[in-house]
Amino acid sequence: MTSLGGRRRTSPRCGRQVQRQIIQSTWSSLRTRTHRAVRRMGGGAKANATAHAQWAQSSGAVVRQAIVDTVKIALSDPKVKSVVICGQNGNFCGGADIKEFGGEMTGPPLIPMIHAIEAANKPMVAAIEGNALGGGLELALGCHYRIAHSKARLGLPEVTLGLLPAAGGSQRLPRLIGVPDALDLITTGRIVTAAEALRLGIVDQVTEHNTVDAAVKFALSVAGQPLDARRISTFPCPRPPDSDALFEEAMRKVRGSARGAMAPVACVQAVRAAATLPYERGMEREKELMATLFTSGQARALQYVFFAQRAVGRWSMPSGAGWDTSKPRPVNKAAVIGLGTMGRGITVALAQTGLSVVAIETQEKQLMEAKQAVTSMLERGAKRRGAAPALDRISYSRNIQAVADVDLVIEAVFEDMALKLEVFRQLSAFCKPGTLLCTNTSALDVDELARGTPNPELVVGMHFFAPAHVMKLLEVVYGKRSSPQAVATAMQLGKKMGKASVAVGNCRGFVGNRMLRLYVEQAFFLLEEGATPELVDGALEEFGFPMGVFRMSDLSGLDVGWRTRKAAGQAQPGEASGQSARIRNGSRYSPIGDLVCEQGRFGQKTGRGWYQYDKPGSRVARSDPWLHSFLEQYRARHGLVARSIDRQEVLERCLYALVNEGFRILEDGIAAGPEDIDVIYVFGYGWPGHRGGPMFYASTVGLPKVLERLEHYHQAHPDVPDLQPCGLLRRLVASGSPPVHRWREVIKKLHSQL
Ligand SMILES: CCCCCCCCCCCCC[C@H](O)CC(=O)SCCNC(=O)CCNC(=O)[C@H](O)C(C)(C)COP(=O)(O)OP(=O)(O)OC[C@H]1O[C@@H](n2cnc3c(N)ncnc32)[C@H](O)[C@@H]1OP(=O)(O)O
Repeated sequence: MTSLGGRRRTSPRCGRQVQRQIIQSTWSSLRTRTHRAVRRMGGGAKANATAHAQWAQSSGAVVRQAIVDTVKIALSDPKVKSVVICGQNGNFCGGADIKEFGGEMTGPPLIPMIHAIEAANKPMVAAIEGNALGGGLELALGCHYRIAHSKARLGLPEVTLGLLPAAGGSQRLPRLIGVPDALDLITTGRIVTAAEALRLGIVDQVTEHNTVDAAVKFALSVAGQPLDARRISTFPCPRPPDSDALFEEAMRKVRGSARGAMAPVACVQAVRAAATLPYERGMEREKELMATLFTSGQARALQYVFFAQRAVGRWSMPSGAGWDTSKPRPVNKAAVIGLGTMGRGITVALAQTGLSVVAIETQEKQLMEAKQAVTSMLERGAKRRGAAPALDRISYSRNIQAVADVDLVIEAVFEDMALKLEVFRQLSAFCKPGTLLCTNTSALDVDELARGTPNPELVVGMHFFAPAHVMKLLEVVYGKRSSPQAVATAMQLGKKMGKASVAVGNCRGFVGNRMLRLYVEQAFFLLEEGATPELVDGALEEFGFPMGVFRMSDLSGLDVGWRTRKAAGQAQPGEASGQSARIRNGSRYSPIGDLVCEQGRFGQKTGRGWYQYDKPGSRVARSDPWLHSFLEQYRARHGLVARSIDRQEVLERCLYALVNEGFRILEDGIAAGPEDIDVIYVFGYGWPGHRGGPMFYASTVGLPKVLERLEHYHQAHPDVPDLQPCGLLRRLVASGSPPVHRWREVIKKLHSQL
């Protein structure tokens, strides 16, 4: 008996041997061992060499080579009856190394490798632990059998990277599980649990025990059996009778949800090829479609977002403290104060993360309403996930003293500084020493709140986005005195909650809302100059936003911004129609939003806003003649002559103003790098991922062009100082417009000179 696997296996029952190729798919940490093992193989490997290999980072080619070599040896060794392919350290394989895509691809190509596995005349069994994603799942689909651990996660997330499963995934999956389910998985990139994979027919068996042992046992049991019926590429693709309608519906859905994104469309086309063409021709189509995506700007943007999401986890503060030097405190129990919309969502998100939560609301009626709402949110979520609702993790109280034993509090009361200060004063009195005090504010000054407590180092902002249990973004706002440990704790909690958590400095609006103000302001100015909400929204939606600025503010409520402007002293009663209506602090101001609010038009909830709705709460926006004549009267009153505005101007004015503020934020050190801003915009503000976030987008437009357009618009509107190009933008252009991943160097240099 010879063994090619690291750990030799023999079946106690039959004593036949199973060959195991270990694909080590955990990323960087095990690379050294990988290389050593591979060198061993390369150096005249004997049949009993261990074949560790890593399929990720820069060694994708190395792993493919190792698989090809080892499979060849296994298939030619008569003593080997079956082969089990597994990963190492609890992971099967996360897919192709995305970084390899940027350069010259070397090593054996994936598709022939998978074909050779499928064509093997010995049973090939995939033992799936951890992740089998993308190319990893495609490899498993090339095997004749798949055994998964109950905690395994499987999926084809290529679409989220602007690609499609192009190692046969788009052709094999529909043949295996049918067109509707394959379309769902491939066009959304949704990852499924082992239980769902079993139900869908992706895997043959799920085990609670050692997956490799289970796979070995299984492989021995099927050794010698015919394999013809196990080769997925030979299956006819089950074609539903109404397949034309099905594909049209799928196309309509992807076009509607990811405006302008190419990959979801290509995914539908590839699955359609699986359903209508013989396998070989389907593979040609898959390749053709992939070739278009592979070099596209959209794929580059989405892959940038993937790495940016990971980069923001390596946060730092201006003091130099950061993720690598700050140890988070353990958080097992948390309290939420204030159970309005945000507080309820935060309570649900915390409970779903597995924490014990004390939910506090001082009024009995509100507390009971909140309890009911939280319960039904948890039940709905649990139903969707097929899990039990985490109801018993939450206790409800009217008494703020219930915070006594919690590790962290998230205050989510009304946006009013005096009220928040009072809550923080009480929290400081009742919490045990060391409890972290977090405020869920979207705009208030975290430093001012911290100053009102005896331990300002324990205060941080946790800016959630509504609905807090759904939205993926969390801004963790550090104040001047927040300790790195407090920031580390909030960041770690955010990560546990599944949020893209970004550490940012304290300033008005933090990062997201500070930039948004400029975008909305330009949209108002455009209305004054002759645009309509329909024109502005049309341009932004064509760009890829799910909703334009006016439809979005109708959804979130026009009164929210109005309240903020009033609090900032910008929108005084009666002022909107007065003489100085269009000037604030010497700069141009548009009171249009204030005037619309004065009419009681708060958007969808009142049935009227920038658009009209059939009834309050209805979602379908229709053009409103009242609004158009209001705009005409407004212009006439202020002596403004409407001019023709095109979509290009709408995009340049709204987006470049926002980007310019992003540069100011980098210059001020409020965000550490462009990735932080881009993650905030993609995950919190609907910026289309295939455009990579505002800062990445600016780099693709070209910084000199952005600078030139800002200069142009600033000249045309000298009363809008925000359009003046930021110094950092000028500096980047002067230093040759380096690619976005090198901006941090320029920013660092800039800060070191200040
Ligand atoms: C003219 C042109 C012709 C074109 C024709 C070309 C044809 C080419 C044929 C190609 C065939 C296609 C093959 C296949 O279909 C394509 C793919 O497989 S694409 C990849 C699909 N996989 C994924 O999307 C999974 C991505 N990864 C994850 O979801 C997660 O990382 C994980 C696997 C679930 C693990 O999560 P965590 O444990 O939380 O760890 P991290 O996420 O923090 O990751 C750790 C570390 O690893 C890096 N990393 C992760 N995945 C990849 C990857 N696929 N490639 C490269 N690097 C990866 C990640 O960035 C982290 O590193 P750090 O950033 O911290 O340095």
